[in-house]
Amino acid sequence: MSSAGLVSIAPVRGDSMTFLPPPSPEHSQEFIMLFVAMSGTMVPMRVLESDSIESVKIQIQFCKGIFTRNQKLVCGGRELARNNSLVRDYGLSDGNVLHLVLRLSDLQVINVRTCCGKEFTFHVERSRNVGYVKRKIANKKLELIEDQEVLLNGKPIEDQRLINDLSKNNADAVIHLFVRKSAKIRAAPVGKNFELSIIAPQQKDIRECDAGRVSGQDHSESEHSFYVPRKPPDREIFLEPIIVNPKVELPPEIGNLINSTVNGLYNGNYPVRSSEGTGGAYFMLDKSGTKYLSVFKPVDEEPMAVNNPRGLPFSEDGEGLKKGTRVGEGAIRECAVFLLDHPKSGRRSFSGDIRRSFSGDVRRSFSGDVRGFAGVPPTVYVRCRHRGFNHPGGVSVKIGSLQMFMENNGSCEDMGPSAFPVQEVHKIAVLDMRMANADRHAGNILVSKGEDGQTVLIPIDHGYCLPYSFEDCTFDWLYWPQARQPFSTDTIEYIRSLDAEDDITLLKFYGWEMPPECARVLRISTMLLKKGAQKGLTPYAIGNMMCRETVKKESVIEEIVQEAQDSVLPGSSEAAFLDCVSSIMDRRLEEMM
Ligand SMILES: Nc1ncnc2c1ncn2[C@@H]1O[C@H](COP(=O)(O)OP(=O)(O)OP(=O)(O)O)[C@@H](O)[C@H]1O
Repeated sequence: MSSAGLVSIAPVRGDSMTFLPPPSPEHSQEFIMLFVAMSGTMVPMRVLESDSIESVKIQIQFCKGIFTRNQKLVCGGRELARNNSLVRDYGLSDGNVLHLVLRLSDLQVINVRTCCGKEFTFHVERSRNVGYVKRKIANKKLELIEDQEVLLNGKPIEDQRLINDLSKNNADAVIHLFVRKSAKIRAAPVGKNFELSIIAPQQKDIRECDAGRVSGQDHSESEHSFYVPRKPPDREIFLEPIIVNPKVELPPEIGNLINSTVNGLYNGNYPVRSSEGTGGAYFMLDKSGTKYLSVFKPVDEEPMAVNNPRGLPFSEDGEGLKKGTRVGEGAIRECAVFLLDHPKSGRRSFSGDIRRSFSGDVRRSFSGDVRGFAGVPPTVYVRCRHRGFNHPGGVSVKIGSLQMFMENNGSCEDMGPSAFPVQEVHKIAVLDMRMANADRHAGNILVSKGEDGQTVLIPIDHGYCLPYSFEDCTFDWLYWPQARQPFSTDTIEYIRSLDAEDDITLLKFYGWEMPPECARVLRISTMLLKKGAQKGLTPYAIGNMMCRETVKKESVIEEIVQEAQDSVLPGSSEAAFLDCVSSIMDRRLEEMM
């Protein structure tokens, strides 16, 4: 039974909360006391073992005002990711500490539409103020004069007001920006975003606007000297790709990404640490300091790694936040998933050349598109030194993944799934099933607009892909209606072209010899995807076989693996084991049909 009314958070000394009802006699046996660790405080909380994780989060929302979707709870090194599972399913007991990690984006997306029909989106850190937004608009050559007036609910807002304050307490508010003489801007919150419409009353203004009457001066210096004091350039900065195999050539897009990120660092722009997420993630700026170029995630700042900046405890046994993952292996997986996201036009570096290249001197580089079928942002393994990262023990070189920053209008978490095109959902589904992704929540899919105005989904955060076991596979898209639609012919064709053996060889060529357990997971997930698609199953039907319904109940794919393990003789080859998996899988699929 889940009962929000029976869960409570009690105040710590000095805390304003005063809610800790005595346990009713009929439940007194079942009550346990947990402690919620957040922002340096420890808040006691009484829960029933039969409470769901969702109801625990609801109580935290009730007492602390933090929405459930912005909460991530970690206990004993494991994320309590399944909201419908019970406190007892996760084995929580009296005195356990729940680490509460907030999932709040630092970036506010602002959509601007001008009278000239120009449209653009920009990201503003929530800690910025209204004056900064005005300057950003002026910088975009919107020809808006500096003396704009901003009204919120009819009252003027000063330039010093923070974006965070405006978006936090005024979810239904409409902000009007009046630009003297020429244009009027309306800003309406749309989900987590603001949409600004700029309305110019006279044709004259439109002409002036198009002609570029007030051309965009570079305000970046003044913005920064005013809002974020520039720190002196650090001479000991560097960033370079880690290339294990000298035969690998980086594609120009990745080379450019590294170069421009280096320029941004050399120009004195400090990495901006994201306050969202469980690990350390840094937004890297361009030379002007006004545009995000890439996201750097160092391995030593991953959840439960030694320098994790979120206060998550160090993992004693090396297991990551998700079952079947290891601390410090996230960055290599981020890169591997990008490499294995083969373009539709042909497999990435897949040809007989790869094998020849091991013995001969054929140099492999990316052939064709850098963007794959699922659109994983270009990602590369790098080493980077900068004092702006978390260095409790002194500044040192960090290894991690560097991923292209993708412009977006928020994530799938901010909107209902009905607007997502079927094909966009299917491309993510194919990627996640292949990679046995243990962390596909809606917040890890960014939403953007393509050139044709169509919604495009961008998968990010692949540090928990290619795990050692299937135990924690989770796919949020499973519950979206698009997952119950059949794959298109194109997608079936793409799935048919997949080959786990070639994928393993490709990763090896790029320098990552997968642990045998992870290679086995990739082989089995690819096998299931191919067999399922061939039989005409939907992403839902296949994905459902890979996910546990509750923490305790094994998924179909786990049962298949277990049955195969019980069937083969000890010492059998991997090929014999996979043959056995294949026939059990065929039987299970037949039963399903
Ligand atoms: N390629 C990208 N383009 C734009 N924004 C990104 C990109 N990668 C990550 N972000 C943003 O950076 C923040 C942190 O990233 P991310 O979620 O990958 O970190 P994490 O610590 O692994 O998080 P989680 O706890 O969800 O696993 C998020 O706000 C995310 O939206």
